[in-house]
Amino acid sequence: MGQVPPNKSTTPFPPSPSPRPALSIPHARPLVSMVTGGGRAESREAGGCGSGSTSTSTSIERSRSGATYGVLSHTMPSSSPRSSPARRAEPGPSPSPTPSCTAVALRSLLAADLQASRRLGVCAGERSAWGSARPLLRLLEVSGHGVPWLAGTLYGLGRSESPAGREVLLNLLFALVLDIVLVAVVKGLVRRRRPTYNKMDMFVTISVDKYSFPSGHATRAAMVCRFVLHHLVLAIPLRVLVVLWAFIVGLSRVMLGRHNVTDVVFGFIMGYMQYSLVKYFWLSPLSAPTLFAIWNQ
Ligand SMILES: CC(C)=CCC/C(C)=C/CC/C(C)=C/CC/C(C)=C/COP(=O)(O)O
Repeated sequence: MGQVPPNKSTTPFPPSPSPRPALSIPHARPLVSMVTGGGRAESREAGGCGSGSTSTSTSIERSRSGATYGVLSHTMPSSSPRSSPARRAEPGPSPSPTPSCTAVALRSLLAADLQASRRLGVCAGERSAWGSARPLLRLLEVSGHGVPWLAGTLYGLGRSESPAGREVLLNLLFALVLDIVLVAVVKGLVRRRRPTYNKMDMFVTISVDKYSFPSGHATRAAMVCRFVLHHLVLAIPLRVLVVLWAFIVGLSRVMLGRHNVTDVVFGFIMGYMQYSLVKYFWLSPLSAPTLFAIWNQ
């Protein structure tokens, strides 16, 4: 028995869940139980990652509730002396390689991610546990959206009379556009679907926004947060508020059911690094004289 591919996607993420398990193996249990400590037997049976004595067939499975992905593992001897000739003559695919430790770790992370995200998605619908808080979280969604940030920056640019203020706003505009482009590229490459329980009632989206990795709100919030802290002189309570806002925007993505936790965590990291890019390519009258000459005309 060879490896049963969990899906045909070349991306590291599983596709939207099918109502039935990908593979039914009587003695297999989801990896989630291994993660939570309930699957010592399975773990041992699978020979552990990287051991080569057995060939292990692994498949990612979603539970019927759709809440978790686990890994089904079962083993077969790679060359058994007790095999009957008829059995030996059976044609079959070549033994699948034992999954690497990285693959096992990644699958465990994904399983834990899906489980945690489902639990945190308490505002995913009006009837969810915290459904009444959904309108408030949707307001937060707008506060971290690209359209108000772009519109506000353009408005500020039009009104600004100081060259220093214009320079900062021009760079913020560049940062916001860069963010939309980079997030679209990564979403298009990774193509991770949004959680199935997400209601597609999002405020203004573009085509790649059907994908969820990384969270565009998280990248924007982290990048804008760093940008504001570097370029605005703010009292400490306001600085704390800015950081809190960024964090809550990210958390609200999971609570609304828009994203899994890893989308948001990666989004924060990506947004943080995006600001470093903006700082590196900072537009100034020295680095981009033509742009500023046109602008100041
Ligand atoms: C406002 C002005 C002057 C121009 C707007 C131009 C425009 C339509 C830009 C696109 C902005 C946009 C739709 C960004 C995407 C924001 C979004 C829905 C991100 C997805 O976030 P996620 O956290 O769900 O990944």
